[in-house]
Amino acid sequence: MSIHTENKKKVTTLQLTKMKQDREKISVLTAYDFTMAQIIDNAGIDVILVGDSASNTMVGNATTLFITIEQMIFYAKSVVNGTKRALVIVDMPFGTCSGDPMRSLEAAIKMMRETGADAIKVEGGSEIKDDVKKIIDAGIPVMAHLGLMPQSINKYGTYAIRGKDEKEAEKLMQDCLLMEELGAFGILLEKIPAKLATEISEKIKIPTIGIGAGSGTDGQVLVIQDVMGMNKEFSPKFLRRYADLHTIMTEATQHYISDVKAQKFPNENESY
Ligand SMILES: Nc1nc(=O)c2c([nH]1)NC[C@@H]1CN(c3ccc(C(=O)N[C@@H](CCC(=O)O)C(=O)O)cc3)CN21
Ligand SMILES: CC(C)C(=O)C(=O)O
Ligand SMILES: [Mg+2]
Repeated sequence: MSIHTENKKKVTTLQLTKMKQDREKISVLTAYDFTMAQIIDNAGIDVILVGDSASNTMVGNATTLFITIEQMIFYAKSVVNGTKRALVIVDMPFGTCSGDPMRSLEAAIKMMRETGADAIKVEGGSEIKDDVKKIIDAGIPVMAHLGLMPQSINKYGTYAIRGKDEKEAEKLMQDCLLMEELGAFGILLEKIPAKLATEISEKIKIPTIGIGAGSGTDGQVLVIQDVMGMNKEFSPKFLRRYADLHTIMTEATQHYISDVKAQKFPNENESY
């Protein structure tokens, strides 16, 4: 039985590990605002990720690099306000966890204190091991984000699949083992071969959450606007659209416009 049918208590990081042990897959979606968080929390999502993809989906930037910690705090607080059951994880934005452990810890504390989120997520492996250790030692749960790391787009130049050659695959495996050793509660694996993601998931005890990493991870994550079919531009192979809100919202908008123009809205019942 899934957790949400048993009770409405908050999902914890420990429960995610239990779900892995029980082979219950973990469902994750992003959200950036109160209303959307309320909808997916009520629907029973296990984890809500306040992704720095807000830079793309909420602001219209080309990459995630533009979003600041203050802006992430604004989105995260909105999501926390709309969430009763799901575990809320917030992305630490570009430059806030990058090899200066004291600064990283301060940023992580600020994020937790000013949002009420349950955990943070950081992109990187061995390069940021001291930062991750410092943050975890302060009592802040950390999810590691490995594989395709969008904050490093300027280093790689493409959003192509990662971990394809043996050297990259080996470094990825070592980074996962290191993050587990440091005490991370989970690992997000983005756009890597399904076989490698499965191997990693079988080798570590903490849960893996995949995006474009096949079905062998312990959970799946997608961006809410992508899942709901709100944006037409983003169509990677790994994406499945579960609704066509773009069409629904376009038609509703056009219907509203025509009613206003034709003076069909408001009617008498809608007036005082
Ligand atoms: N709307 C949205 N959805 C996401 O999943 C997402 C964001 N934004 N922004 C932040 C990161 C960036 N992510 C990405 C970006 C590109 C691809 C990708 O596969 N792009 C191309 C291929 C590019 C290449 O091979 O060089 C594609 O096939 O669409 C995947 C994940 C995932 N994240
Ligand atoms: C794509 C997911 C994994 C993410 O990190 C984000 O939404 O920012
Ligand atoms: Mg992110």
